Amino acid sequence: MAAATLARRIGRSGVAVMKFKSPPVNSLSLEFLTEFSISLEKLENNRACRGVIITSALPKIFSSGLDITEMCGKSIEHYTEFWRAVQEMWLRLYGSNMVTVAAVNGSSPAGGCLIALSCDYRIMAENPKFSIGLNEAQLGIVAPFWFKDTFVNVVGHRIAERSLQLGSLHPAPEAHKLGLVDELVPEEKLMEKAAAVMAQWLALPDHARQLTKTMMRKAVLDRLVAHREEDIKNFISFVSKESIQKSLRMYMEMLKKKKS
Ligand SMILES: CC/C=C\C/C=C\C/C=C\CC/C=C/CC(=O)SCCNC(=O)CCNC(=O)[C@H](O)C(C)(C)COP(=O)(O)OP(=O)(O)OC[C@H]1O[C@@H](n2cnc3c(N)ncnc32)[C@H](O)[C@@H]1OP(=O)(O)O
Repeated sequence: MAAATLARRIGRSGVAVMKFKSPPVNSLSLEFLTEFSISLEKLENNRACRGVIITSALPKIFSSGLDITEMCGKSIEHYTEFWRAVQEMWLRLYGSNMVTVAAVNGSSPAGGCLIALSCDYRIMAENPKFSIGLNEAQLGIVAPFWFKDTFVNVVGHRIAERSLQLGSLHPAPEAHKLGLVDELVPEEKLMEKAAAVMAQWLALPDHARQLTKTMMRKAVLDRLVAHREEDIKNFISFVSKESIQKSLRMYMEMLKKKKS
């Protein structure tokens, strides 16, 4: 697969490092999401692999979230395939038996934030220029219930409610204060710290940790599994509205104008 290059390496410690490398901003296209899910599935089925550290190979960006062009002016069939791939990625990552650590080495809006939130632990580079959050409301769209559930499970209801309604992107220090990320470290220490956290989590017997993780996450995962087709229909009807298409186009134009 050409666009979403994901490097994987499983060390002797049983830890894989997955680096997002889809320039310019690691946006989550259908191709990227498909490759990400396949990579996760392969690691999950590899008995030598007990944990995965997810980070970015690009400077300053962890992931810019869902590829907005996948949601603009496409067919119903395309929206269906795209949204199923988003769901699949989240079901695999949030439901993973492996220890998952996000080493957030750049900005991480919306779908990028979802990836970090779906991990067991988040370490972020302590650069106040990097921000993270579910900013969907700023684009005139609504974070789906399972994005919201994942967020609530990390930061609690009140912080999630305010942050979601405002579509806030929190600079790293604020994200840490809110509990959206667990730790801040200097960027050059990020991978070292991620490896140390991973070793700490892997020191426990896998079966006890895995059953506990399942107990904590099952209700939220089951909710999407039970309503998967309905969620796809909701996405299609939402994203097909002319008003939503207009908001997305204006947002893309704003991103382009920002450069000039
Ligand atoms: C009641 C409700 C009922 C039902 C609801 C059901 C369903 C819900 C429906 C919809 C939910 C959909 C959920 C969506 C979640 C998402 O993830 S949406 C994506 C949100 N992402 C963003 O807002 C990030 C936007 N990008 C940026 O802020 C910056 O680009 C970033 C800080 C990441 C990097 O900045 P910088 O380094 O300066 O780079 P540029 O801004 O210059 O960008 C470089 C080029 O990349 C293009 N680009 C950036 N982000 C995206 C993206 N997410 N998708 C596609 N393309 C992107 C940008 O336009 C530049 O392109 P150019 O070089 O100009 O061609």
